[in-house]
Amino acid sequence: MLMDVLTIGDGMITMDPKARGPMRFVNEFQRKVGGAELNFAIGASRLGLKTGWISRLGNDEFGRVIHNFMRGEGVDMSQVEYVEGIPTSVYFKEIMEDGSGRSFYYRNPTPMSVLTPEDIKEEHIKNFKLIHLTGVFLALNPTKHLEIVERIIYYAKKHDVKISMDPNIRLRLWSKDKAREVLTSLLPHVNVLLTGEEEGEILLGTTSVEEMIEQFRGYGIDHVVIKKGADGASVTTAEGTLEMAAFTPRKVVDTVGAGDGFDAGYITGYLKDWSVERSLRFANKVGSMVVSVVGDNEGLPYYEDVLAELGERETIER
Ligand SMILES: Nc1ncnc2c1ncn2[C@@H]1O[C@H](COP(=O)(O)OP(=O)(O)O)[C@@H](O)[C@H]1O
Ligand SMILES: O=C(O)C(=O)C[C@H](O)[C@H](O)COP(=O)(O)O
Repeated sequence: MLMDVLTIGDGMITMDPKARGPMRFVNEFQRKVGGAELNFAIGASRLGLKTGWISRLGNDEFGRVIHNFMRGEGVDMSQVEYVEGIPTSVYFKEIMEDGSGRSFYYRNPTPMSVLTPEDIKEEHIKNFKLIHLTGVFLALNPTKHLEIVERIIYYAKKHDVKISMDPNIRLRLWSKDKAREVLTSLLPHVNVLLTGEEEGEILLGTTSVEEMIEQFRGYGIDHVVIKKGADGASVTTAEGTLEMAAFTPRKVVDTVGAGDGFDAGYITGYLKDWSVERSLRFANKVGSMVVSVVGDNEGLPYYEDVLAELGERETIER
C-alpha cells in the first residue's frame, strides 16, 4: 500500500503540569505523550494522511503507553521496536500564565540510540510520498543520527520521495554551532522547509527574513515556509512570497505543539497539490486550533474539524 508521510524520532512521556507557573512550585502532573515527530505523526494521521513512524521505545510501562497511543491514532508502527535496558524518554513541561513555558528533558540516553543506518530499509522508505525530518532527532546524537538521516535521504531520492524538514532547534539538546553544521548540510535535499525566524537566524546567520528566504531558496528548496507564531506565517515558492496573518484562537492556553501541527497541516496541502494559499490557510488554522487546547497533541484537529473551522463544512452540535 502506498503511504503518505513517514517521520523518525523519539517518543516521550510528557508530564503536563496541573498548575501554572514555575515548575519548582508544581506538585502534580498529568501523564501524556509527546515529542516533535510523534506530534507530527498524530497530526498527519488525524488529517487523513497514511502516516508511518520510525522509533524505538523502552521495553517498559511508559513504552507501552506510547505504543498503544500511537496505534490508537492509526500510525503505522511496523518500524517501532522495544529496546532493553534504556528507559523510555520523559519530559516535564512548565506552563506560565500566558501559555508559554519551558521543557525539562530526561532522555539521555534515549532508546533511539540503538538505531543504526542498517535499520533503515529501502523497501520501507520507497513506500512513502514524503519523509518529514526534524532537528530534534538529529540533536539527540548528531553524528550517528545524521548517518541515519543520510541513509533515509539516499533511498528517498532514489525513489522520488519528497523531503520536508522542520529545524525544531532545541538548545537544551545541542549548540547553535552543531545545529547549524548538521542541519545546513541537509538543506540541499529539502523540498519543503518549515522554520521559525529565530531558527533561520541560527542556520544562516542573518536576521533579515528576506535574505533568509533568498538563501534557503538558493539551496534549491521549493517551499520555504516561515512560521511566526501569533503573527501567522509566509511561504515563498518560485511564484513569490505569500504572507498570511494567524487566525485568532478561541483562547491561547498552551503553545507547545503548534509548530508540529502547522507542519502536518501544510504537508497535507502539499501532498494534495493544493495552492500555496490554501495550504497556508489550512496550516494556520491547524496551528491556531492547537494553542487553544492544553497538551502537545490533544488539540491536533481532524480533517473535518479544520474544514468546519474554515467555514467549509457545516457543524451540527446536537
Ligand atoms: N498565538 C497564536 N495564535 C494563532 N495562531 C498561532 C499562535 N501561535 C501559533 N500559531 C499558529 O501556529 C503556527 C506555528 O507556531 P509557531 O509558534 O510559529 O511554531 P513553532 O512551535 O514551530 O515555534 C503559526 O505559524 C500560526 O499559524
Ligand atoms: O521532541 C521534543 O524535544 C520536544 O520539544 C517536544 C515538543 O512537544 C514539540 O517539539 C513541540 O514543538 P512545537 O510544535 O515547536 O511547539
